[in-house]
Amino acid sequence: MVSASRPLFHANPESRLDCVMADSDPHGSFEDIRDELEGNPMAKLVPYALPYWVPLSIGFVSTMINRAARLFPALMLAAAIDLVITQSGGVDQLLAATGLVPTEPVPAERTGERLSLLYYLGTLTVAAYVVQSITHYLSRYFFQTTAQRIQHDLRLDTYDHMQRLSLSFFNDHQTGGMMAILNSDVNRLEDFFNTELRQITEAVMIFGLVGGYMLYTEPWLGALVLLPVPLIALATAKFIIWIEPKYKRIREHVAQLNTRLSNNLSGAAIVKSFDRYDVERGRVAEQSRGYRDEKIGAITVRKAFFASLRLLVGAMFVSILVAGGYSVVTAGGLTAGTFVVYFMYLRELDGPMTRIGKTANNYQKAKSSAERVFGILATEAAVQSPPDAEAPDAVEGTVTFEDVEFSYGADGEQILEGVDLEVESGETVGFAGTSGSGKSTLLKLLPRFYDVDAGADAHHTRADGGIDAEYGGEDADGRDASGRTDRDHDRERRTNPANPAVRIDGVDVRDYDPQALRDRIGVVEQDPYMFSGTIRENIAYGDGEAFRTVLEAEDESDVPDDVDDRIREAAVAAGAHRFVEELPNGYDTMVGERGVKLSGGQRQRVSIARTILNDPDLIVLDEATSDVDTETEEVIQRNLDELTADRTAFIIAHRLSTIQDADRIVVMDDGEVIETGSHEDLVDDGGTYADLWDSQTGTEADGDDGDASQSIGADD
Ligand SMILES: Nc1ncnc2c1ncn2[C@@H]1O[C@H](COP(=O)(O)OP(=O)(O)OP(=O)(O)O)[C@@H](O)[C@H]1O
Repeated sequence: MVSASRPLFHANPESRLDCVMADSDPHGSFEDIRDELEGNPMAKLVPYALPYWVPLSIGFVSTMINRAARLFPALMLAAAIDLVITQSGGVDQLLAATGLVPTEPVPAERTGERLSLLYYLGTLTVAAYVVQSITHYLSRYFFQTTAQRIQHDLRLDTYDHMQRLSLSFFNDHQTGGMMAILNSDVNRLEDFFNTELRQITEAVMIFGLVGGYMLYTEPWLGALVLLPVPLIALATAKFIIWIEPKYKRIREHVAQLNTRLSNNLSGAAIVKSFDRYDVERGRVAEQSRGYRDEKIGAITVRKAFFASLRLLVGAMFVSILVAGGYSVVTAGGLTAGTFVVYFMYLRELDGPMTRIGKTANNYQKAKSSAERVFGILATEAAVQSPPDAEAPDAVEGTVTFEDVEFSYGADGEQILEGVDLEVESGETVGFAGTSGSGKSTLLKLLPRFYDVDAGADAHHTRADGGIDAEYGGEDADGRDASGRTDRDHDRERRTNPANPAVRIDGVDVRDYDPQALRDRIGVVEQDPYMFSGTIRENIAYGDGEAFRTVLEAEDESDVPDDVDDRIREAAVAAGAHRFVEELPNGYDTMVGERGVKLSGGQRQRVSIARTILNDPDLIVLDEATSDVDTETEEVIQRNLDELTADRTAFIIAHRLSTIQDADRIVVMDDGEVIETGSHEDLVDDGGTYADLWDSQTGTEADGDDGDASQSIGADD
């Protein structure tokens, strides 16, 4: 398995920055990801909700009952006013229709009967409150717990999909932005299920029941009260149109701010050593200011919207007061009790009406979160596994680079310019050359971190339009204009020497399943990534089973002896055991975030141990021992000789003594191989390698094997 880390290879920061600035998403706004989506992203939540249809249905039904029970006590009050207290005449028409209460008031002198009716109404009211309380619990419980479950599923799916995307995706997007998607965006969707769905159900119920009640009891008054509802809908629609671009911008500012903060906090040591507090404060202030200004703009619009809703509610109150009062006074259809119910129900309408704005607002926010979350889920990995992928348990290790051309991104600068190289199984090949000449890039193509640029008839490059882009379309049988199928093209591509390809055991790496391939290739890089955890865990990471065993162990004594022995053997072979044993907690030492508590050389040795544990068939060491002292390198070298003896190995090194004994040394310059041969031959040839050797050893390039081990960094 490839040692898990990011960035997986170091790169020349300047040209990388140029590339990133030119054709990617420097601020992490994820515009490109939104483009991946078709249709309303909120609809894509449905499949996540479907498995929970039972609890969600209970949530919906109990919310509806809850709202009905909430409106009931007002009717009891109306009955009490009309039948018991004022005996003003007929009871509320709706109540009369239900048959729950008598239709005529109890005469004033029958005090006992009046009180019995009052107690009866009181009992019904208590029952309504009991129902209200139970359904309140059920509604909240089922909506909230289901929202948590959906959130968990969604986060896990998004994370899993994200971690399987190609390296180019991680290069082009900021970690802060990706974290925001997995955290705040997923949480916002949870909140939508938790709060908004319930609120919408409540609003529909309240409007339906109250509207129905009003139209039933006094149609003209009901119509008057309900008249503003379309106005509210119109205002809400306007509001959504207004607020949408603002929320997009706010989100972009949050992503920029997150990225800036996470960059600065991760780079705290650099900020301190260069005393760049003021500059960094300025940059944070600039991002924060942008966020503040956009947010203030959005608040202004939002508050104006809510204020206009208040006006409408006020207008409704006044119309009930005047028109309803008129109806009571002129003995129209309204009783005193119903008049009171109108007011009480108006208060019930008040909440959902002002909520409509908030719901629209939150819907908008949830929609833009859904765009990003489902945009990620719709993003395809640039490196794909073909349908009939090869997934061998082991590879022999013959490697061929055929006319390999490569650029990062569709419009990127050409990094590799036709590299041809044949490597035999078991051969150790050293790579030397100027910094930025493409050594790491070339070897990144082996485990398919990236795929070679496609040739004229190839169809694997996705950057330029997907699998079938070059075929110009197919018929229903999957045949193109010349009658050939995908498989025909594949076969042709595999066997056509004119196409650029990297082959392992004669098979184009694009025909392997990337994961199976990576499992057979061990990569150790100059600045290996350490996970926050113990040294034992970091070494065990190299072997899936050992890693799981170590993670499951409660403490050190729980790790089975055979697993622990293998970890220690790997550490001995990597020259790490001695320093680990000297640490106060030995293999249980916590390495800190990204391994900050270890030196660069110690991290490299732990990383080598991790790869040794994996026992790969092919090994790539990319400046893997550049940070260790010469003595330690000799120890590692002796063990590496063993490690590389029966497997194909690629070793990139600026310190030429590291690759001096390689079977063959390849010298690269500007994306091309300019020299190959053994150390002795290259020194004798007096070319670029000889010059480098000379500058490192301080000897003339006369074939005299000097000592390059002391001089590091033959860059450029
Ligand atoms: N992810 C990337 N995106 C864009 N450009 C990149 C990326 N990684 C590397 N490059 C560019 O590709 C070129 C080759 O880089 P590479 O790391 O392969 O060189 P190298 O020979 O290994 O250099 P060094 O010896 O310094 O490690 C450089 O110009 C570099 O800036």
